[in-house]
Amino acid sequence: MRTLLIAGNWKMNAGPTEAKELADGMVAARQGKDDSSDILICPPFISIPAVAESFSGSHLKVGAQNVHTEDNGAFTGETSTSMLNDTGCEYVIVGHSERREYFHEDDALIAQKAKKVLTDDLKVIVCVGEKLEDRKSGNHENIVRTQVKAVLDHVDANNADNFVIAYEPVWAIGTGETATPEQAQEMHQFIRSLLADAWGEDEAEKIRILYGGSMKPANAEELLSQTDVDGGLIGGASLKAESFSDIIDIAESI
Ligand SMILES: O=C(CO)COP(=O)(O)O
Repeated sequence: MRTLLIAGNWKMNAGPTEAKELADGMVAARQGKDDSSDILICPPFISIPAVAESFSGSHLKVGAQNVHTEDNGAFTGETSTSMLNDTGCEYVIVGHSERREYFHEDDALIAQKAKKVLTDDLKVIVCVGEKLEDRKSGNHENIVRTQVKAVLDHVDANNADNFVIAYEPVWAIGTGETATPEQAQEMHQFIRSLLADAWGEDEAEKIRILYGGSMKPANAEELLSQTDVDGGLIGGASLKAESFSDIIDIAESI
């Protein structure tokens, strides 16, 4: 049985002051609840310490939205895994579609980042997902296969415990449009089959595959109750303590 992971990706929202308030609200909302799911928030880099402070002593965890592949040096504007470890981060998202699209990150770089995260004892959430035209032309599985395999070629099976995949169809991100539960289950099952091909059935069964793309309290139950949907990577709805907490309640009830 896989432990569900309910993760918030705040993207470029909430500087330290706002982040602290929002994180305090989440801690208050989960106080006294015996959550069995893992709960994670990934704020902008600059707000990670504020959120970590707010979460200390609670069961909520903090992560990052991106990372560089080097330890330190002349890489203006970048942040390394050792810096993230220093702030108490436990997870790092890599390969989000916004980074692929706006920052021209390709599969090779994303694989390098994933490898670096795992080497430095952090957990990685690798994002994959097709664009609308790929879905419409029926090419969605080919796109996702290429994205997943690019990373698996560089990561060993013994990292399975620290490895998470997030399936985020690009056409469902921030659009209010969600994959149907059937579309999500079909793709998650396909991704698990790719993991099984690379690492064997036993390891593949352990790996959490999150769904992301307009997940909110109103649709979380039907998505999270799919066999191969092991949590959510939530954008907009993670920017309100109440709606994020409502999604956690739904996860806990499944
Ligand atoms: O991109 C996402 C999470 O990484 C999803 O964002 P939304 O939940 O706002 O659609």
